[in-house]
Amino acid sequence: MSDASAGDEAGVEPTDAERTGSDPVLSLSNVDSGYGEVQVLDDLSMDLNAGEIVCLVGPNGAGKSTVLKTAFGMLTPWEGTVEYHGRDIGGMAPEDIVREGIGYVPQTDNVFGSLTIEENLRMGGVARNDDLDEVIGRLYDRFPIIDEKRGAKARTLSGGQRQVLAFARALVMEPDVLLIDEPSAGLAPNTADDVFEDVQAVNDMDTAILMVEQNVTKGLGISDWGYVLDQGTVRFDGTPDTLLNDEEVSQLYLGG
Ligand SMILES: Nc1ncnc2c1ncn2[C@@H]1O[C@H](COP(=O)(O)OP(=O)(O)OP(=O)(O)O)[C@@H](O)[C@H]1O
Repeated sequence: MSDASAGDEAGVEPTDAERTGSDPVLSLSNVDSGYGEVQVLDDLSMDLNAGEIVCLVGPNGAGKSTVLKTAFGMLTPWEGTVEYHGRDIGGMAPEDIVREGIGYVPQTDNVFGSLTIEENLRMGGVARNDDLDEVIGRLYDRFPIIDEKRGAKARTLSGGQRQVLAFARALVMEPDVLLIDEPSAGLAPNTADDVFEDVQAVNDMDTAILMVEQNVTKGLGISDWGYVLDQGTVRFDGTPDTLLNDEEVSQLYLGG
């Protein structure tokens, strides 16, 4: 585990030999970002490597969701870079970022309740001009729960089913990176377990995942690497086991 707070200005380089892969698909380097005049991210650096699930954890207000919004172009970095496959995409419009290959599943309002499942998926593919039926067919095969209900209004789905639809909607563009904000928020424990399995199923479709999660044990439990954020910057990063077993990290940031 690297203690980023004690590290050098370069932030969190993937120096730990335990990290799987070394091919970053998404890198934030020394990023400052925020809302209006309010700075939230402060010299934040992190990587998502090909094939990984990476989990961002930390206290309320640490800036976790702000990382995803900055990576997805909803906020323009004030300083630093956001690179996708080595190309600077900082501040690019979200609709262009989607075309580049990054999807985003926000925490709330992530499906259109008044549209059917099928319509939600077709909306997710408006920027595609080929193979839409084939791609949606593959998603129905992968997630039978939405296949069974394709003509139903999305508002009739349970919380867990909605989350699956939100993932599938983002996957219509076949992203190689998916940003997911608190997939288990508001779900009963059993349902949350199912949703974490679905996150792994998405990852199995060759999609690297950068996920924010309040449920630290479960979020880190399915992840390859974790970053602990506080006050807009990375305090620690490491393997999930290392973070969960570190007394200081656990006491200070992970609720003991
Ligand atoms: N749209 C906004 N306008 C102004 N400030 C905002 C906005 N959204 C978030 N903030 C502020 O930015 C800071 C970081 O918020 P963010 O949602 O990124 O934190 P978080 O780590 O995801 O926290 P939580 O776990 O509570 O969602 C907080 O102080 C929050 O009040």
